[in-house]
Amino acid sequence: MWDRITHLHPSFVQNSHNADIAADSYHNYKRDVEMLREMSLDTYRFSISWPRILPTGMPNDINPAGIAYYNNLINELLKYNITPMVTLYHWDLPIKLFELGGFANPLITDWFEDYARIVFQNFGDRVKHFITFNEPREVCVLSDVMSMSIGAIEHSKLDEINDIVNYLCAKNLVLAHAKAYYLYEREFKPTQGGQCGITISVPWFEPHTDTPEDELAAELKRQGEWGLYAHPIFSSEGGFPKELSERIAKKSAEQGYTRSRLPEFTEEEKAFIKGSADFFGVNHYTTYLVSASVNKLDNNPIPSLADDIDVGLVDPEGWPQSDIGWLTLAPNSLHNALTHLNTKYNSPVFYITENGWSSFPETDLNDVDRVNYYRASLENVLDILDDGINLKGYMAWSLMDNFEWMHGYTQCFGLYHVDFQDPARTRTPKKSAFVYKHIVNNRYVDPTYQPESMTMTIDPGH
Ligand SMILES: C[C@H]1O[C@@H](Oc2ccc([N+](=O)[O-])cc2)[C@H](O)[C@@H](O)[C@H]1O
Repeated sequence: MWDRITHLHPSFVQNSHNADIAADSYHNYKRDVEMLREMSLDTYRFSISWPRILPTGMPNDINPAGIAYYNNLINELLKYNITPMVTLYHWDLPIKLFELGGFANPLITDWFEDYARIVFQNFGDRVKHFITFNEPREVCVLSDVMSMSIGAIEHSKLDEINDIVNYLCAKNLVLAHAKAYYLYEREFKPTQGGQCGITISVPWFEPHTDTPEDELAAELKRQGEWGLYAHPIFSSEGGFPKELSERIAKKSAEQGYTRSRLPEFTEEEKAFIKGSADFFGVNHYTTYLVSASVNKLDNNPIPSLADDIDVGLVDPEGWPQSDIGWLTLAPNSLHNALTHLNTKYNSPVFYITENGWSSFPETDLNDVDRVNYYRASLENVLDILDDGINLKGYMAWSLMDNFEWMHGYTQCFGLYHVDFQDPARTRTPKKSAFVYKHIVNNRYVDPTYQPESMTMTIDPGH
């Protein structure tokens, strides 16, 4: 799908960058594992590309070179006692499935189950942590320019179907997740003994003021942004969040629809989905300030999730801001998000599967802003653990600079710099890699630590 986007719609991506070669982990995976060893890390989260192993999307046509690549990577990780954590869907759909409607087509639940079976069969003897989906919200919300995952449409048509398709995608995606989860539980877990969860993007939504109106606005935003996906799986009652469902049903009726634009789950589906995860993967980057009155969508004529929630976001003052636009360093951000999720969803097992800081392409390896971000975030992690929250792991985003969707190579999240002008895609550690290594290996954030040199070595035993 991303080959289609980058080659047919080059203006969608900054500087018309494409992902044909990207960081070239296909050829550089041994160096990638070496970088993990240099930092003495014990886990690597990466995704399997559905089109790379099933080019048509269907299980009758397996690409042996794709399977071999992931086998090589997994074996290289295990050789050095690094645990692979594998995501099945990180936003790249086989083009045929895109054309058949992608996540708007209810058959996606079967297609995804068939794909999941191939992944479990081929890699589950060695991979013990599977994540079905990365960030359902970003897959489903078309008005977000990053999302292109709903098939049979090119972005000129998005506005016309926004009223229905966000919610249709939410329902189909959550069902697809549950089908893959039970497939694993039924056919693979008894012999392979691993775990299967889902990763949801959970920014913290803070009320702009402490008025009840802003409190409600923040809660509605939480329900619309992550509750739509988390509530059916992790809440005690199951199904979509109640207040939001009622609001969408009421709005739909006012707008002349004969049924709610949010397709509710049947009672059977609700029961099937509830509890369908061994862990809750959290991608957390930032905090937004939510208002019931400021910066709302004025007279928005098009029904949509944004219009259904109908709240505004207020620019924070005094928080450091990253070059990517949506990312700030807010006090206590990760701790606030995890504390809320822990209470709301009955203390599940958590993994923080992404957390990191972006900068405009940097040649200066002295990435002070990223260092500050990781120091603050990892202090939050220690607070979360002190609170007794069942957080089992933390993964930085990202090991290295990479193709950052519609930003192309203009936004860099890496602990390692990648030279995208160099055919070898040489990787070089930034200052943040040294600081990160120091923190995670000492389990202590020393605000004064400075690397003695910018040369990485592998510590004995790694
Ligand atoms: C930088 C990484 O971001 C992840 O996606 C998002 C998107 C939006 C937010 N947000 O808070 O608004 C957070 C994370 C994505 O999973 C990864 O691929 C990178 O793009």
